[in-house]
Amino acid sequence: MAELIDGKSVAEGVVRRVKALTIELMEKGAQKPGLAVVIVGEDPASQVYVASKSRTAKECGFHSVQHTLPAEMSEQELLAIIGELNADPGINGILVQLPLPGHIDAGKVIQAIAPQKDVDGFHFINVGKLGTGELETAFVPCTPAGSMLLIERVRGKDLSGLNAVVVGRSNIVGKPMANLLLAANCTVTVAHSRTKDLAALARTADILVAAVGRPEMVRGDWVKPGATVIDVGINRIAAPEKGEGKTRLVGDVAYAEAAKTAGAITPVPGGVGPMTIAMLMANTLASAYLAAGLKRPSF
Ligand SMILES: Nc1nc2c(c(=O)[nH]1)N[C@@H](CN(C=O)c1ccc(C(=O)N[C@@H](CCC(=O)O)C(=O)O)cc1)CN2
Repeated sequence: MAELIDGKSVAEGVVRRVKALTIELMEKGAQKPGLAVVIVGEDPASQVYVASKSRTAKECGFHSVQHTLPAEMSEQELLAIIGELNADPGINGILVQLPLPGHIDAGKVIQAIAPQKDVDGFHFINVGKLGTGELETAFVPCTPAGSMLLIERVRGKDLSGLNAVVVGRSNIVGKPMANLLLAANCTVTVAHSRTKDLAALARTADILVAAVGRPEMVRGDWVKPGATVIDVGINRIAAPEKGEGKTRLVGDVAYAEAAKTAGAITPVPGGVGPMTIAMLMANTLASAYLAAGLKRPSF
């Protein structure tokens, strides 16, 4: 049976370290890290994530600001708020929760964030820095950064000689994940909906990352014996066994099947999800260190 990779406990460790390093930063005479979280509209899941981000920021000792904005607001109004946050010296990190309402161009909003405050790592400058290995100053998107920390816990920092397969090619997870694995010397293949014989390809992976958003798509017989399986999916499905109208969360991996063959595997919930918020804190802290002219701490 596979080792369970406890993302909740690793995330708590990251938050503890951010807290300690925030105190160290202030002892050096720098201002406390500031994080602005922006939510537009009333998507229930987004409200939960944003509340958790603002709460964790306070727990870390940050200056924490939340902008809760109406779904009907215009793109121009949102861009004006981003402009104000860009100019605010008390803010080191700006996060605009996704998805945004359909009438707002998310790409335009993301590119309006100052790259040195883009703690989500979605701005072209940060994407380019990750792609070219400028990791000292890049902000790496939080979900792949957190996934990478979990992989390091099992496999160490140097992944030379290992094959990685990333299933999914999104800008937010699949592509940055592939770049991080490449930077750690893995041999990386990015698979997607047009890939031929995905199951056979997945079976070549020493590290298998599933980020497709399809409940339990990766089956047990897709997993190479001993592989490290990172499940990025968070899918809410009907759970009639729990009662009428009840739901439960599952990942992109059929956990019970995969855990029989894998060497180590992340659960859902409690795997990659908590790491996303912890790494946002780590990125905001890094931004504050860089703004103070200091070397960013490593995690
Ligand atoms: N601007 C951004 N928007 C979104 C991002 C992001 O990184 N930046 N990621 C996701 C949502 N997300 C954070 O924003 C997120 C998703 C899931 C979790 C998490 O801890 N999940 C728990 C389960 C929670 C539940 O019970 O529903 C888990 O997996 O254990 C944290 C953050 C989309 N938007």
